[in-house]
Amino acid sequence: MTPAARLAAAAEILDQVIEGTPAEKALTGWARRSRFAGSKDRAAIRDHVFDALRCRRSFAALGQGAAPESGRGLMLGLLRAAGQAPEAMFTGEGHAPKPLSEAEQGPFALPEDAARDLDLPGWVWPLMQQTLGDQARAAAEALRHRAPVHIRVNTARTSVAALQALLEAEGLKVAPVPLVETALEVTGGARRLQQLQAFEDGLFEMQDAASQAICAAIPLAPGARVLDYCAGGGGKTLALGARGGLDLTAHDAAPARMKDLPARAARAGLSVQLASTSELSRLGPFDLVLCDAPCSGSGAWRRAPEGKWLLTPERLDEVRAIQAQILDQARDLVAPGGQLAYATCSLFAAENGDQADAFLARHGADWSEEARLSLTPADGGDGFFLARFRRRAA
Ligand SMILES: C[S@@+](CC[C@H](N)C(=O)[O-])C[C@H]1O[C@@H](n2cnc3c(N)ncnc32)[C@H](O)[C@@H]1O
Repeated sequence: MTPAARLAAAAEILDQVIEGTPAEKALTGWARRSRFAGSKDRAAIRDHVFDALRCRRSFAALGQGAAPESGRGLMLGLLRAAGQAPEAMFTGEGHAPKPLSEAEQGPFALPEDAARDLDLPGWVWPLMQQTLGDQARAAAEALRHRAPVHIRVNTARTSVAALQALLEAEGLKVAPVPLVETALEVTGGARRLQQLQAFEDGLFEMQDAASQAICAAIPLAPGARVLDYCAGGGGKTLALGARGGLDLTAHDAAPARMKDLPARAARAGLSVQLASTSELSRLGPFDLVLCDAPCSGSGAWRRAPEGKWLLTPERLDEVRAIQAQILDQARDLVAPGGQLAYATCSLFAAENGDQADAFLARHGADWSEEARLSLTPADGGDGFFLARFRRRAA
């Protein structure tokens, strides 16, 4: 496919996303209908679609001014944002998008609008400013760009230096990540990562550096009984387990979300017990209960940019209520003297510090807070929050 044909395909897919189809579904549907497209075409089209979702407001403004949002307008905006004249691609020749109409030629006179320029919904920008203060702009700007590819070195099986050398020998470009010592950033050849024998051999897992840093900030004694209460795919269960010598249990309110965990644990050489909600009180108490709670996902919006536009104030209130409920349920499973770790990948105080303060206000007689950690995308990984509480010994 020509670069112009790829733009036309991305515009078609974005039209479906604007109408409400999830981006992954729209991309898969397009690939099924378009067998002529090779893997490089599909990757380039996917990049266009996700770039447009990260920069949806500014691209729309640059591409079409006040006209109703369209995939075509977003692709015009993408080119203009990169300093390219769209006329060179929008030629109508072959499978290229048709030439620009008079109305599309602009220039568009646009009033200053920080939320639009930072590609955030209008109601979210003040929330981010309130939480992050003078770091808000850098965090919002980071969310407009692609996330780095991070892997977690399975230090139970290899060292960071040995894995780096092995990946470089395979032709990948790899560098350490200052945020956490178990992470490597892959800047070249990342698409091959999961086909490597080293992946099959459990020498590394795909995991954002901030997610690893959150796990690294939880101290655990050898032999500790650990419950990952909101385990999902088990990224944090495995990161904790890599320290070795822990007794690991994973739970999720939606058990199907843990379906890949047994295979991932086997690859990493770990044993993880999967537990249903009704089994937990019998299996407990635990020395650590980690609640990596459902949240707005705002710290990970560069990875999952659709979330930026789907979040509403009502949905935020709903997840806050779920977070408080999870903390109140999980605390009963912690042994006297044990820890409760509350984590989100949110950038909002309402889900982070406010939630931790409210927990202490409800239960401070039995719990003390030992640590808080806040990371934003400007720190190099996703935005993450951790509050670590300790239950008073009986
Ligand atoms: C942020 S994700 C977890 C990601 C996972 N820890 C990881 O590192 O890959 C949150 C998880 O919480 C689960 N969840 C939602 N409500 C829950 C509840 N009331 N109790 C336990 N888990 C819940 C969701 O199904 C989801 O898998």
